[in-house]
Amino acid sequence: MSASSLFIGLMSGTSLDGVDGVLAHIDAGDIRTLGAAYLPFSDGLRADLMALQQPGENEIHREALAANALALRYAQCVGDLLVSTGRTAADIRAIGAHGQTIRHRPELGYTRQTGNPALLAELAGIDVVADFRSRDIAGGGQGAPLVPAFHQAVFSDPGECRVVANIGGISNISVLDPKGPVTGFDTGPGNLLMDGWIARHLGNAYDAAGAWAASGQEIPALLQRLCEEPYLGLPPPKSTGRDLFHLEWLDARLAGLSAARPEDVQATLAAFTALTLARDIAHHAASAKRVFVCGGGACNTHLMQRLQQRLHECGQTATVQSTDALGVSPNHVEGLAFAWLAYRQVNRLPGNLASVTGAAGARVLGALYPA
Ligand SMILES: Nc1ncnc2c1ncn2[C@@H]1O[C@H](COP(=O)(O)OP(=O)(O)OP(=O)(O)O)[C@@H](O)[C@H]1O
Ligand SMILES: CC(=O)N[C@H]1[C@@H]2OC[C@@H](O2)[C@@H](O)[C@@H]1O[C@H](C)C(=O)O
Repeated sequence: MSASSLFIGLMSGTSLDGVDGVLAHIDAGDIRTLGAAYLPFSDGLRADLMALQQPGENEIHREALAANALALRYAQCVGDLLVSTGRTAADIRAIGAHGQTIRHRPELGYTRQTGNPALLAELAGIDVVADFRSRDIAGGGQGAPLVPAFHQAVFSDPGECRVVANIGGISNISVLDPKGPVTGFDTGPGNLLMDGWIARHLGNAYDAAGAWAASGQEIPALLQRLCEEPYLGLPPPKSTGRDLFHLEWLDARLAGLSAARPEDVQATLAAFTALTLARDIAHHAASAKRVFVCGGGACNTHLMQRLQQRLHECGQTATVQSTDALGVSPNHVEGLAFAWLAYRQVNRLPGNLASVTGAAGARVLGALYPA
């Protein structure tokens, strides 16, 4: 196996839980996971990154310090991957490091993923590719979602229309229809409102298997208010994040419903994630027979059941499975995608799909920080 075919992908997404790392063998015809690692953020780093999601005092300085701390965490994840796979830094062609999104404003022409890739290159002794989204935005695109191109490369089938649904902090879908160009967009919240709500009421980081949501009853009036969010009715291309969806957004819609039991609100948030996904799948992928879920939401049994139920209510007969059914663990998909995007960058191949992001054309994504 050639050393130049080994790539590491590092993803820390909108859930702000930690970093997912994947070490993979990638060349033109072969994309294979060789190892994976997950490192949670310390409470301090998580709090610092969370605070940077909103404008605040002295944020340039705070961002620089958080970027350094994140680079250290990324480097630890790389170290864990090398040890667990028996590789050394010299074996790895490049790292694709997503960084942490702290602002995403494509309508204003910018997005920011913090993380100090220069420090990561220094610490890891491996070429680092970072800042994957800016070039797509410079080309008039949304800069997100980027994973549909990767989903096409690994999950598409010439004989079947498939949907890949990533349920992370935010949810996004890829429609892989052999009869047309790949499409995809962010559908709205994934887990981030449920995470925030259970943290506020029970102090848990997330609702394990959706058990708390399953103990509650959906509140139709609240669900309707949540569904009135204008973003949901916008046509693609579109992308979103914590800039729009956060607990204050939820609080504004809870006004006048203060008697609602917390578990009923959680049930409604799960219903909201499932319903928005189901509506978009039914509308944009009517002929899909299977929906493959990745991201942490695949571990939420209650949410997966609600998604299946809502799809049927929307007249969609597709069955819901995790990407395990296609041979890739749902927890590895995004890390593997950023390893693949690094492979594309060092080979000067485009990483975006204009049909998804709305960019003027195909672009080589990311900036290279040599080891
Ligand atoms: N066992 C579980 N039960 C329920 N939910 C889970 C479980 N494990 C993980 N999750 C959910 O998945 C989330 C993490 O998912 P993931 O790592 O895919 O998000 P992310 O990559 O940060 O987000 P994004 O894709 O939006 O960038 C957790 O915050 C939690 O809500
Ligand atoms: C700006 C940003 O970080 N967007 C993320 C986020 O998390 C999920 C969804 O919103 C998606 O658009 C994107 O991440 C994945 C990896 C993507 O670009 O495809």
